[in-house]
Amino acid sequence: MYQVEVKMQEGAIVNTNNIKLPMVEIFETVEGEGTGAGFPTVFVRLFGCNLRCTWCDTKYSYPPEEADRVMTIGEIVEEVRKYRSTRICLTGGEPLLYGDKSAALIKALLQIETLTDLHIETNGAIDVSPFMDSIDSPLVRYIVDYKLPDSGETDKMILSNFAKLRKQDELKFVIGSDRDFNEAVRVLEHYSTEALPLFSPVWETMPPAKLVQLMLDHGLSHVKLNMQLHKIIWDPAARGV
Ligand SMILES: Nc1nc2[nH]cc(C(=O)O)c2c(=O)[nH]1
Ligand code: SF4
Ligand SMILES: [Mg+2]
Repeated sequence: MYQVEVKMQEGAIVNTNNIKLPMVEIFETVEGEGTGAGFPTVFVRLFGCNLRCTWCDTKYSYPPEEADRVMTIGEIVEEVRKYRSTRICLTGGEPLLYGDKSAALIKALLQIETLTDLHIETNGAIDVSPFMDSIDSPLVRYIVDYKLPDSGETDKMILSNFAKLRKQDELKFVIGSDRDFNEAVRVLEHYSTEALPLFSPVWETMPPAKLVQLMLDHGLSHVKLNMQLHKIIWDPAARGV
C-alpha cells in the first residue's frame, strides 16, 4: 500500500494510512471558479458540512445523504496521483471540518512532486488560522466564502479570517439578491483583507448581467466577477464536472 507520512503541528510523524476521511468524489475537470478558472484540476470533495446554505449546490455532500466511501489519506493521494493535472481543488462540503485530519490530508497532497497549486474551498465558518500557521507551503491557497443573508448562515461567519488572508487567497461572496450585494459591499468596506474579492451570482436568482451592472454602478474596480464555468459548460445540476 502507498505510504505517506506527514509531520503534525506538535512535531509528531503520522502515517496517514491510519487516518480516514469520508469522501464524496475525486475527479478531474477544469476549475470553474476563481483565479484558477479554466485550468485542468483534480477535485477532492470531502463529505460533511457545518453549514446548510439555502442555495447550496452540493447537497449530496452532507446528511441525509451518505458518504460514497471512507478513504485513508494514502488512498486519496494514490487516486489523485493517477491524474495528470498539476492543480488540486480541495472542496466539499467543508474540507476543513476534520481539523488535524484535514491538515494531514493537505500535507500529504503537498508531497505530490508535480503539484503546482493546491486551493482549498472553505465556507467561512472555520477558522483558517491553525491551518495557515501549521502548513507552510507557497502552493497552498485559501478560497474563503463570506455567506451573505440569503444563505441563512451569516451569523456563523468568522470575520478574523479576513485579516489572515494573503494576496494569493480569494474571498468569495455568493450573491443572490440586491440585499446580498449591498451587504457584500458593506462588509468589504468594513473589514480589510489582502485577498482578491470575488462576486459570484446565485445561479437561480441573480442574472449575471444584473450583477455586472451593480458592480459597475458601484465602481467596484477591485472586485472580480466569478462565473461558475462548470455550470455554463455542463448541465448546472451535473455532478463530477
Ligand atoms: N469545475 C468545477 N469547478 C469548481 N470550483 C469549485 C467547485 C466546488 O464544488 O467547490 C467546483 C466544481 O464542482 N466543479
Ligand atoms: S458551506 Fe458549501 S457545502 Fe456547506 S451548505 Fe453552504 S454551500 Fe453547501
Ligand atoms: Mg463549494
